[in-house]
Amino acid sequence: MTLSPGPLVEPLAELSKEEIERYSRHLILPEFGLEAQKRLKNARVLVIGAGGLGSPAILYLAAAGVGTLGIVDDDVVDVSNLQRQVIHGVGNVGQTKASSAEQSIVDLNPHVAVIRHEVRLDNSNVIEIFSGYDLILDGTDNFATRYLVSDAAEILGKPYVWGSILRFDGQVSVFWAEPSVGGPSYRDLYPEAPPPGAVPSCAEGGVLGVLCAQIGSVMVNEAIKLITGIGSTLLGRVLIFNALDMTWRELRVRRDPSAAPITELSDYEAFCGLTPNTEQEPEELPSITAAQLEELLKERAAGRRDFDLIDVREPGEYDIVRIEGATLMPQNRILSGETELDTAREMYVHCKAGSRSANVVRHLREQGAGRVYNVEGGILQWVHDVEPEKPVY
Ligand SMILES: Nc1ncnc2c1ncn2[C@@H]1O[C@H](COP(=O)(O)OP(=O)(O)OP(=O)(O)O)[C@@H](O)[C@H]1O
Repeated sequence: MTLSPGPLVEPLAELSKEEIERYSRHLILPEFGLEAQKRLKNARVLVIGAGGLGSPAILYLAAAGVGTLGIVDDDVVDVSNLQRQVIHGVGNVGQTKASSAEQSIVDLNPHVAVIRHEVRLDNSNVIEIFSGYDLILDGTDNFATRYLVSDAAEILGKPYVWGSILRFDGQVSVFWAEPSVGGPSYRDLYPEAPPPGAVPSCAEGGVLGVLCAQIGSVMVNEAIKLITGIGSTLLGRVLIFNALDMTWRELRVRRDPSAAPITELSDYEAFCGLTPNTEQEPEELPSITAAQLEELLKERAAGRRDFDLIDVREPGEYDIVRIEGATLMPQNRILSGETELDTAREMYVHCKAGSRSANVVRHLREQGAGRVYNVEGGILQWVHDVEPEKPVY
């Protein structure tokens, strides 16, 4: 593997007087100088995801003077994003993330040309979008997109920087599966996608906001080195960060010599186990709506009904918002058998959005419970339909 494959971008651009003053702290770095800054100005960098990782990454790429920044994101800014997606502000809630990010870039550095791709990156557009850029940064939050990015970058022979965060942990690396470079791809690190639901999203598992800055800034550090050719990159190495212990570990990752080169895109939803099996009958899970639950709770309060309402979320979630009269019993304790329930009772089970409670209902029915029901849409639906004055998360 060529660990220092040389600068990605030629120093063709010229800097104006204003740009020389703006970037002067870069220019006086002996390893950097005017030439590296001109390479940055001539660079076209694509960031996928203007979310947790994309936010600091885009800000630092723009501040550093990357000439053209593409942003792919099909989402809009939500108030729960502001805890970590620092490129967006209160006034941007409801706006597309790509246009909100563009506003911040223009404010920070008007020398950057911004290209918005307000689409879901998928098989139909990935090759065309990637073709317009020298380097890609993947700051997305799902496995199907990560394998798509990896394969498209390999097909086009392009390098990319990948980062991922969850709770207090982060990972970051550089992939470049171009034969003349010989670097690994994401598939060399993770040949198989985890089973659906095995790795929670940040929305399910939480994330320390500042972790985005720690991993996102390393991603930009790598991008700058790849573009300019200075230093040595994370190609062939993965950094694994833990924010609680404040440790950075390093893993080696090599190209699997027996791996067939990727020459075409495939079905990433299916690869990640996300496509429903159309051969199977759709599962009929006994369920009730939030409005039905409201009626049942009234009946129970009037003494006309006797049942248990079980909240299978985690204690931290229960502290944020709860349905009066629900008993907290986290999913994992029920599934592991640590919490035993009386399967003869009538039970209604809810979680945040309905998927953990569905697991518990299935489990209890397998254990012989005949009167156990899922509350569709979980507490999010309950707040929406029944108690809109309560907070959601
Ligand atoms: N295939 C894709 N095409 C376009 N954008 C994508 C794709 N996959 C993920 N993203 C974007 O990547 C970003 C990832 O950011 P992040 O992990 O912080 O998630 P989030 O969805 O904003 O937050 P939360 O899950 O907490 O609501 C999101 O803005 C999401 O829209």
